[in-house]
Amino acid sequence: MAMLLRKVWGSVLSRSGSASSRGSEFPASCSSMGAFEWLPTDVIMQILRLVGPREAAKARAVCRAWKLLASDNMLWVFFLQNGKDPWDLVVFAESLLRVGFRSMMYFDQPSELSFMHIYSQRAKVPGAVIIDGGSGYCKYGWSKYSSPSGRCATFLEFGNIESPMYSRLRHFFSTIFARMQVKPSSQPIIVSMPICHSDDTESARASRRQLRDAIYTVLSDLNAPAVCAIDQAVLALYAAKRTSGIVVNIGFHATSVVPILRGKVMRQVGVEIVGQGALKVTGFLRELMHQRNMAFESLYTIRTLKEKLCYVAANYDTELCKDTKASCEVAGEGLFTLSKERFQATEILFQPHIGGVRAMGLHQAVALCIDHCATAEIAIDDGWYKTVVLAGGTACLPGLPGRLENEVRKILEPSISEGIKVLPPPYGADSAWFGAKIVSNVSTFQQAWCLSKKQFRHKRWQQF
Ligand SMILES: Nc1ncnc2c1ncn2[C@@H]1O[C@H](COP(=O)(O)OP(=O)(O)OP(=O)(O)O)[C@@H](O)[C@H]1O
Repeated sequence: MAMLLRKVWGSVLSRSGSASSRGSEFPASCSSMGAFEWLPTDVIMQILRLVGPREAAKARAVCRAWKLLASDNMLWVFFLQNGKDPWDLVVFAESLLRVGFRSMMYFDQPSELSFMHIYSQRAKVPGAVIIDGGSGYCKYGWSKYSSPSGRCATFLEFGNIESPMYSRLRHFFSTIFARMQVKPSSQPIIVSMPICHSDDTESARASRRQLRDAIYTVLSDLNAPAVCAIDQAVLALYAAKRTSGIVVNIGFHATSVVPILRGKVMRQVGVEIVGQGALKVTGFLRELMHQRNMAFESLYTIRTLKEKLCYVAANYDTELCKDTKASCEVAGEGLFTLSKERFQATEILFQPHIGGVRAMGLHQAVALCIDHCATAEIAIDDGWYKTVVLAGGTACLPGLPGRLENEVRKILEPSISEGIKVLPPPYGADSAWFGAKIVSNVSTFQQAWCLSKKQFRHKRWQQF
């Protein structure tokens, strides 16, 4: 640092009239600073930037003037912008998620934030283990890493983890911890809650409570110090840097259309469930390939072809008249060429009957949900439901956001459909995992979002 200061001082001396360029706002209280007293404010700021957050924090002890400068919001914004997390995510998280999900509903404008305080709090947030246990595929990893470190096929390995069965959940969580080579007792755990039992009835509420309790009980028994369980759809919305909107999660077995206002699932408005998801699309592609006598060994081949070649047609009838041939090599199986199957397989999302499924089309479910939100009039801002965020691996299909937006507009009255925007999944199949990552790095994560082991035991004890 001494060398750096000498260098800066040298350049200051060579600046003509540098003393006069000192900001007029510089407080005149550094009487014992010697030559440093003559440093212009912008140069001191530059020094503080160069020495980094740790030294800048120490510099606050020098004198009142340096304390003022080293606490400057712009300086700490600079440090935050140069941190690991993208700045837009930091701003979103610290302005809207700091208060935690219990207070978000009543929280209006963030008060003046001290970025120095936020910086120091974020630096102290411990790493958490994130487990997004999808019904088809589980994604898990460290909150401080840039992506999930592992995935596994939940349905093959663990069966239905949405049932609150203690032994199954314990086996599931223990296996994930073993694969990550972590002790559950070493850090907070953040888990996604599936959108099952979506009604607003007493029995659905009881089932949701039962599943949440089972998750907390298992993790508490495994000695997790703090647990945070958040709805999968809410996490996907956070990944899109929003706290209100409609999340369309094309899941493994089913698709859910979930209205969310300020981080809370609006079950009283209506969550729509469509009984088909990724599995049906894969199954229908397999059927179409059988019809064309295309031979393949495993389901993995179909899944790969679906992910690499399939898309959603902007207009199904027009697409049928086009040449849509495309090929893809599947390791160990050879080269496959698909034509109309590329968009026919995915068309069941909009026209389920072509695949023999009796269900609502995706656009109908979304339009119904939007209509319910519009008539419910539960928020002053009537645009809260006009952002539709797609989630789930299947939502990565090219062409899906545009087609869905067009189809929804065709159904709704212009006054309601005006301004509707369908956004692609912000992080593909990992959207919920990334939403959890944003939450688990918020400066107030443990206090505002987690239930500690002690709090959980106390709560359970009170229930008896
Ligand atoms: N780029 C892609 N294009 C099309 N499909 C994809 C793509 N990426 C992943 N998928 C499909 O997404 C499915 C898995 O989705 P996802 O991981 O969201 O399921 P899940 O989280 O288990 O579902 P649920 O919400 O029911 O828990 C798989 O069938 C996979 O083939």
